[in-house]
This record gives sequence, structure tokens and C-alpha cells, in this order.
Amino acid sequence: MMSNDNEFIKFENVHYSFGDAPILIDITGSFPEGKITTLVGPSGAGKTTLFKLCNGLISPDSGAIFINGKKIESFDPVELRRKVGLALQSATMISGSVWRNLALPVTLQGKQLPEEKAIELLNLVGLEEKFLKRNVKDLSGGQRQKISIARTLVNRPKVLLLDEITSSLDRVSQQEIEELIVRINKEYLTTIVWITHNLEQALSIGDYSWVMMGGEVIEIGESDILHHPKDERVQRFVRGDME
Ligand SMILES: Nc1ncnc2c1ncn2[C@@H]1O[C@H](COP(=O)(O)OP(=O)(O)OP(=O)(O)O)[C@@H](O)[C@H]1O
Repeated sequence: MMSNDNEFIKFENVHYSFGDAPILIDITGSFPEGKITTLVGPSGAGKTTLFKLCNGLISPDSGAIFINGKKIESFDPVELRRKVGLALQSATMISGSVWRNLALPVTLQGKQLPEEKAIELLNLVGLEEKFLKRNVKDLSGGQRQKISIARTLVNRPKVLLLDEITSSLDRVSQQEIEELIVRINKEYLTTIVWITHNLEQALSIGDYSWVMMGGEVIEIGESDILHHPKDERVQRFVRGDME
């Protein structure tokens, strides 16, 4: 990490198990503020579990997590989820209109999302106003993913956690989503953490990268480490010998 980066989310010797099975082992590292960090590594490495720790869905067995210098337990769970937005590969939607879906985070708080605010969110993700009243079942995968990202932006999160959000999309939609995330990162200085299986993507959009395997962080550094990893297991992974 660059020494002048603020460590927005920081892990210190974090362990997490499910029953007897260790899922995360001695995780130490940070996601710098306003930067894009990618998480790469084979299936089952523990990447999604790390995300669940960041927004308080689960708590570590031992070790500490800090959000902007404050212990994660000191946040109210609702406040934490507002600060740390999460978007998933499946872009889960409720039935009905785009507007209804965009409004979900505020309707859950018993409030309404005004039309002009909904349109502003649509514009932000590059969709026209006419989409507002469309039924989500008529949208393409790429459009659904844009709605899903717009929805996480309703609460102006400080951090966006993205779990494989482009892996089921065609190349054009994938590029649009990448551009969108880079724009959000630049305009709002949102800290981005992006789980991806696509190493090319990690290299092109990420400032930093974490390589995880078997519940451990094997390498952390500027994205360039993916070009010439030191660890022999990571070398095999980036050559594609491991999935
Ligand atoms: N609720 C659970 N019960 C039991 N095991 C779990 C549970 N959640 C995760 N695991 C296990 O934890 C390990 C890490 O899973 P995780 O989903 O975090 O990995 P991942 O790196 O995100 O993988 P993928 O790329 O396949 O999503 C896996 O071995 C998984 O089987």
C-alpha cells in the first residue's frame, strides 16, 4: 500500500470458522480509501465471506476489523449497511418496476424515493428516464446489473463491495459496468472492493489486489503483482493452472 493512503477498511489477524472448518485464517490487510482493490483467487478462497464481515452480516471469531479507524462493532448495523454497499452477481430484483426496485433501500426504512431522485440514479448509471416504469423482468442482464448498482448508491455508501458483478454479462455490458464503477470511484471517491475471476479486469481497473487461497491472503500489493507474483501458488493461479 502507498503510505499516504487512508486504510478505510482494515483487518487485523481476523479468523472466521464455520463449525470446525476454518474459512478465513489470520487475515491482515486493508482496503485504501478512494481506491479500487480487487480480490482474486480460486473458488472457495473465502472472498465472499470477507465481504460478509465488512458489512456486518457475520462477525469474526477473533481479530479486529476497523472502518475508517473505528471498530466495526461500534457501528449501528443499519448505519453500517448504509456506509458499506454490496452488489452481487445475481442482481437480485423484486417483481415490479425499476422505480420500485431502486426505492427498495428507502422503502425498507418506511420512506419513499421521489421520482426526480430515481431519475438522477438512472442517469448516474447511464440509463434513460424511460426505464423508470419498465418492469424489471423485461431488462437485459447488463441493465439489471446497472439497476442493482444504482440501488446500492441510494444511500451514498462510502464503500462499494462488488461480488462478481460482471461474470454473467457479455463483453459490451461488462465494459459498460467497468466504466461505470471507475466513474463512481472518481466522482464520489467511493472506496471500491471488487471480487473478480477475470484477471485482465483486475489488472485494468484495480489499483491494488489481494490474492486469496484456502482462506488466507497470499499476496497484497499494487495490481501489478498479478503480472509477476512472488508466490509459486499464485504464479500457477495466474497462469490458469488452478481454478
Ligand atoms: N454458510 C456456510 N456454511 C458452510 N460453509 C460455508 C458457508 N459459507 C461459506 N462456506 C465455505 O467457506 C469457504 C469460502 O467460501 P466463499 O464463498 O467465501 O469463497 P469465495 O472465495 O467467495 O468463492 P467463490 O469464488 O466460489 O464465490 C468455502 O469452502 C465454502 O464452502
